[in-house]
Amino acid sequence: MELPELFLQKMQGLLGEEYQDYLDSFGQERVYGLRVNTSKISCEEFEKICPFPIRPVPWIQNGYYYEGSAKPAKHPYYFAGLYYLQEPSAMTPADRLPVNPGDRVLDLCAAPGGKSTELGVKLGGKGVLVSNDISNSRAKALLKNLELFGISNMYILSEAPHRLAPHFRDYFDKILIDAPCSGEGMFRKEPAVIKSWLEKGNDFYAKLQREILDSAVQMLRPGGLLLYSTCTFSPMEDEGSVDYVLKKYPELKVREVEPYEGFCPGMPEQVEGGDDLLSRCVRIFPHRMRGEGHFLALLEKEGEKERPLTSSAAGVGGLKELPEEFRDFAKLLAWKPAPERLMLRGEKLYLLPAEGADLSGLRVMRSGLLLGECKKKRFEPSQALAMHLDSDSYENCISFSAEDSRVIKYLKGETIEADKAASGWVLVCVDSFPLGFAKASGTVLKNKYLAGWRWQ
Ligand SMILES: C[S@@+](CC[C@H](N)C(=O)[O-])C[C@H]1O[C@@H](n2cnc3c(N)ncnc32)[C@H](O)[C@@H]1O
Repeated sequence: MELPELFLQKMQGLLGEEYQDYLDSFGQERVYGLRVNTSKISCEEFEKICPFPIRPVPWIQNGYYYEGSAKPAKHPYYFAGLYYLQEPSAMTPADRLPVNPGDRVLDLCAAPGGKSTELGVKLGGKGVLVSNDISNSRAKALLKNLELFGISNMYILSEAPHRLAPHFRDYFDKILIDAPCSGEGMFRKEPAVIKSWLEKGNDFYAKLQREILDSAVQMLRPGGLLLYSTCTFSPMEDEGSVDYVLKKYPELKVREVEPYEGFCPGMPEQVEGGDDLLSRCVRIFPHRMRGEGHFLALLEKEGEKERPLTSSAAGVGGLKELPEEFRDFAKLLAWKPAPERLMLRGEKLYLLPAEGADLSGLRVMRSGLLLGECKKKRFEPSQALAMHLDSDSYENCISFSAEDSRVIKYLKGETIEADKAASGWVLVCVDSFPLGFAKASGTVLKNKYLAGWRWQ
């Protein structure tokens, strides 16, 4: 791999004696990681059932390495949303942003959802996740991944950050900015990134990052935490962008990140007039840890810690009773959706987060959980609902073992045969983890798995 000369010069200046170790890391094989969806399965259980060898990522509780020869995206457990494939260093930002159930969380540059899926899990169904990406096509992948993980208390948006700010002033408890960047930390994993580095350069991204940070600061409540991350080594985009907000907003302070022995401190000396506390930032280098290059900074907005009660407006769905078409189906659910949290848009029925939000004029990809469609006198449950349920929360489940050939047939969209006769909407599971719905008639299970999600 040929690395640009200018980049190498900068790395030499940054790393000094360690420069050669960094260059040597290009001769080592890249590492592969997955992160367990702990809202569906504990790490302990996952370690028991995982069909290929895994080893823990030492600084991430639910992170694991797997061998490059394993095919984790070609296993039914992947389709059941039990894990997300993610490079280990990239697991760090969502892990080190302390999110608690009930928080209002914004993921501003979220697609395809590597961090949002974890933030959603940390919320445990309480509070709200607003997950945004400026790119509409990438936001579609974000929607799929959040649905696959079974997250329901969310709004998915596709907007420029400055358009969100007036809707959410001082609103969020936690914000994650996994910023667009020049990607220097990914040169080993994805050499194609070098081309865009050559075309755009660090200045282009530094300007964009500062604009995004400006909008985010307006949306962070006093007392709230903002985690800024990149996958580049460029001091201009890393400590430089953080220093920019520290100087512009004196109410922001850099906080310590939960440590790990392989983390390197931030480098204030790389930024002209850089605040000493920039050393609290974290740098991840591939010659120091088994992962690619990353940077993170945790910022706190000081001030009155009281939390505003509502967003700029609480626009909830507000039905008075369950729609007639949905009533029989709802009897099969162990939980009862509150009518005031239901929203009917055309035939589509949504369960909105308890926390309302005024999203008027914004490009909204999803509000809450799509429960299904109210057709003429009948209800058709959605794929998202299947992924949100577990086998204890729905009465009519049929589970196959992962080795049963009917599982892959089901995932391919084929009609399958059950061992026992059933009727109505059946939740098809693999080892008790839901995959999707089927319509049963006797032992025949007519396939209702979402066409766009099928096993290829
Ligand atoms: C590093 S990627 C995010 C990866 C994501 N957080 C994950 O873990 O899967 C940066 C994202 O920022 C988005 N982006 C680029 N410019 C943006 C802007 N001005 N505002 C918000 N998002 C932007 C890109 O579309 C891209 O998806």
